[in-house]
Amino acid sequence: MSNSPDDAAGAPDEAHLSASEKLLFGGELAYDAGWTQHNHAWLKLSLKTMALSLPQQIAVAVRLAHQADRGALYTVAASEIGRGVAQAASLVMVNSLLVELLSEGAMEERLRSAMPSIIAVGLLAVVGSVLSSVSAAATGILEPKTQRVATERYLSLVARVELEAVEDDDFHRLMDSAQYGADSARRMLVYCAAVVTAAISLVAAGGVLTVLHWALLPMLIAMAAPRAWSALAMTRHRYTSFHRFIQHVRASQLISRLLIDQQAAGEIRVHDVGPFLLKHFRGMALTSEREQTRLARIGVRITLGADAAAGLATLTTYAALGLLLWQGQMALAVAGTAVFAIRTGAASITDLVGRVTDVQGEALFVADLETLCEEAARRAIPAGGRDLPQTVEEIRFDKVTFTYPGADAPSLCEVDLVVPRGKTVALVGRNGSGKSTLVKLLCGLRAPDSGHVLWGGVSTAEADRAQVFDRLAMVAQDFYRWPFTARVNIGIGRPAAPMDDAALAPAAAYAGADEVVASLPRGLDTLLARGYKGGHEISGGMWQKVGLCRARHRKGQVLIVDEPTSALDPVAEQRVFDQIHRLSGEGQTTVLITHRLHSVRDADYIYVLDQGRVAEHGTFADLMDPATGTGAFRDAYELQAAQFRAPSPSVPGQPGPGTDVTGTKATSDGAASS
Ligand SMILES: Nc1ncnc2c1ncn2[C@@H]1O[C@H](COP(=O)(O)OP(=O)(O)OP(=O)(O)O)[C@@H](O)[C@H]1O
Repeated sequence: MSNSPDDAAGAPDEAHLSASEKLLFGGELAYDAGWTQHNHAWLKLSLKTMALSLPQQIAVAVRLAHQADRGALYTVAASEIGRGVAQAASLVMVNSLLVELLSEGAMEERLRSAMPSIIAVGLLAVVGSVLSSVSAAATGILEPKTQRVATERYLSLVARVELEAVEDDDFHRLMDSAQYGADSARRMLVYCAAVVTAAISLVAAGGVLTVLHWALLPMLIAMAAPRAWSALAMTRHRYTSFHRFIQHVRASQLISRLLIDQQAAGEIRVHDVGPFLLKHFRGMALTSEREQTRLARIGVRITLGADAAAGLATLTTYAALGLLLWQGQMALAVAGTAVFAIRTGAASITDLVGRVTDVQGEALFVADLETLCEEAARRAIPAGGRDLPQTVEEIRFDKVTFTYPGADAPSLCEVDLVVPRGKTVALVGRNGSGKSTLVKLLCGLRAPDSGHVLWGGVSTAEADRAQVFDRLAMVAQDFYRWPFTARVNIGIGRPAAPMDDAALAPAAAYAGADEVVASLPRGLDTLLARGYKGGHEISGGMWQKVGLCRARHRKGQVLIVDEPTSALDPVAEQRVFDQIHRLSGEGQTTVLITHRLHSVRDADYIYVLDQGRVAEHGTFADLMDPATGTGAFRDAYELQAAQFRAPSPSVPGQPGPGTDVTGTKATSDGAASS
């Protein structure tokens, strides 16, 4: 058996991998998640580190509980301290009870003089039970409140962080790990209460034993130490095993899910994949079984060893007590109290070790929660800033350069661009040319490394970002499909406004979302989430209509539409573009990103991006005119138009469908898709 934590934690441990895992996953199937870092951290903790960090960890849980419900926290603390004191007093009373009972004289007389101690012991037992119930009730109140306070705290902080933090893998890992922190804080409270009781009880037993005879305290430690060690060792082994075992469980669960997966069903049958997967499922299940057998064997060895050592220590202790009695160095009553105190103390030590281990396990996650909150506060979008002018006449990019963290090359380089109020500006360019990145900077979701994004002369780096967001309505390429009703999916464009039918009707008529709603079984109240009762799935094109409708409902001064029609049929697509251009006539400022070059004919201005730079810009006429355009846009446009006109891509001599300068391909209906 290995006792080395490093060894026990095991870097990917080849010996424990099944052949199935090696074949199917190329190694162990481990999550790339934040909490997995604790596998090693916990096991590397020495007893000293555990003891030193304990007060700090308890302080975190207590602080959260204090915020949640001060009264309940004080009640738990008072009752747990009261319980410990009652146990201590009970030990003292047992001593005087035994002294009275074992003294010289008639039994009746001895009983009478012992009566106050008997009553006191009884009363203390009642007080202990009552305090235990009070503590349990107060903990029951405190637990959910603490969890809520901890959850609300981190969620509210995380919801305000910069987009850069959300897209940062390290921050993501921290979020992933910290989400368990609220649950851990809740459990930690119960464990902390148990630690307090066990500690007071232990101090009481130790104190009583020291008073009775100096040699009894070391004897107590000798008796309890093996059991405490075995509790700790077993907890560590179980923890290590859990993480080793969970890899196999996860792998076999994945296989069982695949066997009943809808998408895989056809291939499983046609290619006869079923028996192959079942064979490997069995391989992994057998590995899990072996791991559990190994753990059971370790458990037997540890328990046997600890019990033997504890038994020997007990024998020595009682022999020593007998010797002290025999030599007249200890009265019988004192020996009786000593036995009682030793038993109480031994139980307290085992309890204390178990609960401290529990606290430590949970504390790692609570510490993550704390780190996340600090990190989220540090990376929050600053509140306040410079006011934007009442009317923003233009949004201007002034020599803007931006590189994503960790990227080798900039995604935007020295970009100059103007979006005048009430105009439609189209952004076109190949895949990866920087269009979506430009929009993120325009929205203030990212800050330029150099240069400025100016809203009416105010840089987004200094502006009150809430005011920037307030003026924006956006349908991003990957706009969110909320797993809520159609009503909320539209109304969430303006979450604070009413979401009744009348409020949503004008926006619903936009882009044909009203037709989508009419086709739903419960209209606006249809749940747009598959897998739930009453949940309904709509097509990608229908979702796009809902997304456009949501942006319309927001009534932002600047509308940003990123590939708004990629999933729409030709009729719906034409309708959307017509509406976008009509909006421009109504004074709406629009930034349109699209690969459908025919749809930007009516845009007031077109910017062609290439590798993060503005390759050319101008009106449609400018860009198409060989005298003014560089040809970048014109060539792409001609290519799309030619594909549209081509009778058949297979006709010899005709240009077949291929990738053009905008990174698009012609589809059978003539529309280009990325
Ligand atoms: N979050 C990110 N982290 C790192 N690099 C990114 C990130 N998002 C985009 N990029 C990179 O920035 C460059 C520009 O990407 P962007 O999404 O802005 O292009 P695009 O013109 O919108 O492309 P598409 O037409 O395919 O939507 C690409 O090289 C892309 O790989």
